[in-house]
Amino acid sequence: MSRLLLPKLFLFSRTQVPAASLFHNLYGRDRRFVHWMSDMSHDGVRSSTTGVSASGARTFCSLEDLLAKKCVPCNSKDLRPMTEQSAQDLLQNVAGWDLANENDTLKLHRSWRVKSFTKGLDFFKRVADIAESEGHHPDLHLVGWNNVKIEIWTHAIGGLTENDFILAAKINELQVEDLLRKKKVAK
Ligand SMILES: C[C@H](O)[C@H](O)[C@H]1CNC2=NC(N)=NC(=O)C2=N1
Repeated sequence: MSRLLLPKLFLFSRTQVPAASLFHNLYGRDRRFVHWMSDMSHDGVRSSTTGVSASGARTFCSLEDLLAKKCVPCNSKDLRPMTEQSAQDLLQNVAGWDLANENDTLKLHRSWRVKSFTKGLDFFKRVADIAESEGHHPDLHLVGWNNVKIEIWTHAIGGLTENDFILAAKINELQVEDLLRKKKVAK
């Protein structure tokens, strides 16, 4: 290699290292963040992996999509609560959950009847493990010793985001039959 070329190669490699590491940060390690920012529609629904629309008008997101997704941190200033229409659309994917409107704040609600008070606490522990791994947390209520009630909404923005549906879908996947009170069969 010629003596003239060597210093140029050295310079080239020194300038390329920071550029390569920046690229890695944006598109490698932090790819989820970049993807989320570009993916978030105006009403808090990330476009589905199979579907259309990042426009906020309508998003098709199946149960499989919700289960495959992970909750994202809800500290972006751009994050807005989803519309009631989007919430109604996504609600179809989370069996057993209802939409509630409390003082213009949309929330998801679901209740279960458990066998005992301590089984209620076991129920919460199973939910808590999912919540911790998702970094998104429901409001847990154990009412009248055996009624487990769960509310999910995004506190940071005062309404619903896709995170809430991801969490509801994952709670629905929990095995909790052993904790639930069996319905009496009418004779
Ligand atoms: C930064 C992080 O996203 C927030 O602290 C999370 C934690 N878990 C949360 N859970 C819920 N349900 N709403 C929130 O706004 C929320 N904020």
